[in-house]
Amino acid sequence: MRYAHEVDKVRTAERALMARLPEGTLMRRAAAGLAAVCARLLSSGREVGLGVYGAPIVLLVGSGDNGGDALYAGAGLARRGARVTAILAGAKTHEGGLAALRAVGGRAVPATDEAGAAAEIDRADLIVDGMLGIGGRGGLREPYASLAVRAADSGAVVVACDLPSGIDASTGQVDGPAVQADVTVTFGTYKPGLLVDPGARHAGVVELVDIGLGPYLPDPDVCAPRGDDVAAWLPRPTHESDKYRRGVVGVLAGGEAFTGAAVLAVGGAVHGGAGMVRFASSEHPVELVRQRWPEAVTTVIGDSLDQVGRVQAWVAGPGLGTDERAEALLAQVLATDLPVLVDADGLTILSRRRDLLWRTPPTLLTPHAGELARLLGTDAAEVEARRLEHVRRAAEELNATVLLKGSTTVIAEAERPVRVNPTGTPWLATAGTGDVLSGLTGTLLAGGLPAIDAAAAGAYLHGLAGRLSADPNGAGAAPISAYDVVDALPAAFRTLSA
Ligand SMILES: NC(=O)C1=CN([C@@H]2O[C@H](COP(=O)(O)OP(=O)(O)OC[C@H]3O[C@@H](n4cnc5c(N)ncnc54)[C@H](O)[C@@H]3O)[C@@H](O)[C@H]2O)[C@@H](O)CC1
Ligand SMILES: Nc1ncnc2c1ncn2[C@@H]1O[C@H](COP(=O)(O)OP(=O)(O)O)[C@@H](O)[C@H]1O
Ligand SMILES: [K+]
Repeated sequence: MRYAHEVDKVRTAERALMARLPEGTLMRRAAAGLAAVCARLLSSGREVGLGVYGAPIVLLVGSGDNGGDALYAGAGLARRGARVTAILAGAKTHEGGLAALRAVGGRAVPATDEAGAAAEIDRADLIVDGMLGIGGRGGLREPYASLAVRAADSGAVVVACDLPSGIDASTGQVDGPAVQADVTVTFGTYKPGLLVDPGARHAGVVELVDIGLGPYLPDPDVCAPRGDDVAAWLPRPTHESDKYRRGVVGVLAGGEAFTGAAVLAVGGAVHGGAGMVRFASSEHPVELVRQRWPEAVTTVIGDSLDQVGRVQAWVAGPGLGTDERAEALLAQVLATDLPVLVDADGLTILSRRRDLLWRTPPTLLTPHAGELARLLGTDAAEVEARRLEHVRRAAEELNATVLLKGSTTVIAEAERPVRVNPTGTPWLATAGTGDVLSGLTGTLLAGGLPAIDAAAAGAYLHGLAGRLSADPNGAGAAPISAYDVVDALPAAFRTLSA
């Protein structure tokens, strides 16, 4: 698991640790870690390849300690022969850092010398962004904003110090231009903004440098599971397993208008490891599901679920419609004492029937930004801009575990750190992939996973299946269909059993 803490918690922990150490120790640790990553990038051959000696390096230096880190790291690189120029962009500059750089032959130019600064940036092999760290507030002011744009256009490798300037450390919000980093070297703990879009998109590969903060950090605000976390949660069949013990998932999906959603959700469930999938719907979707998934046990229903047989969890909503019959069926599912995943049309129904959510067993909602906006009475752009805030609010207000889909999928449950999904690809943004996710995740619920683990494991495997189907051998990506994602699920599972 990668753990992330909001700014206030980082500051409190830093204060506690600093009180026990000689002054400047933390900054030296941070700078040493940053310099080591820069040296590795310069020497790797893959990124720049010329080594540290003689390499033209530019430091973009802001007025705070983030600039101090960059200056000390730059001094370390200059000591190894790099040609380091600091562009001083803040109203003041960290004095010790600047003196250290100058002492080993580094140069400094003020950002007010626009032509000089631009020329330095254009000839740099590597740029260290030390403009803003956790002290950044709101959109970048000048000259930071122009420097961020210039750095992005330069072709140099950009390494962000602690976090890319212009992203909000605690939320990932980006307001206007922000540094686009190839690598971010972050200190002590991850920051939520490095894991959640739009901030995460700006961070590139994130490397964590240990500065000894661990013992002083409280519970994280956000965490991102790794493959071994997911592997540990997944149920595996044993010699004692039978189809009932592995978990029977009920899928209530599809109607006369939308049939594909049902076929895809059942596909996600079948390939998600269900002992059995029971599919309940009207005649036409049942016919189609039978043709495509003979494994599923189907029941044609009217407006009651009585004939369906026992299940351990329900998936309700994909293609179900939003009329009175659909509402009555959803109400029946939510009246059971079983875990229920609600998606798509089911969520639209819930936005007018929030009372259905006042139940004790686990409820997992899987909205995209538009559906969540309807549930919360806001608009989708607001949700997209502040995904963490909205997913947390939804979990509190809706008495449910909430998985918010999109460019970074985030999962919230009351009083738990938000889980951020690290897999996925924008190629998943195609109709029907959400239905696959709901079938898959519902199966994990039926297999006995707690809602938050089922959601995190489902999102992880779904994102991996998306990547594997879009770009199976790393040779280049191609468009995928939702069916391709179903087909790639076994390969995604296999990566976790190695
Ligand atoms: N406190 C500590 O113990 C440590 C801090 N470290 C570094 O210190 C950083 C935090 O340093 P600071 O607290 O000095 O804060 P920053 O260096 O992140 O920025 C603070 C300065 O930026 C200005 N500013 C804020 N928002 C702006 C905007 N949108 N546009 C332009 N200017 C803006 C502020 O007025 C202030 O002068 C961390 O991110 C990390 O890099 C590391 O050295 C590790 C140890
Ligand atoms: N920009 C993106 N980057 C990565 N994944 C995305 C992006 N946009 C959407 N997705 C993923 O694609 C899937 C789309 O689901 P959804 O919006 O419910 O579509 P549908 O209802 O058509 O199935 C979700 O898993 C979501 O996380
Ligand atoms: K920075």
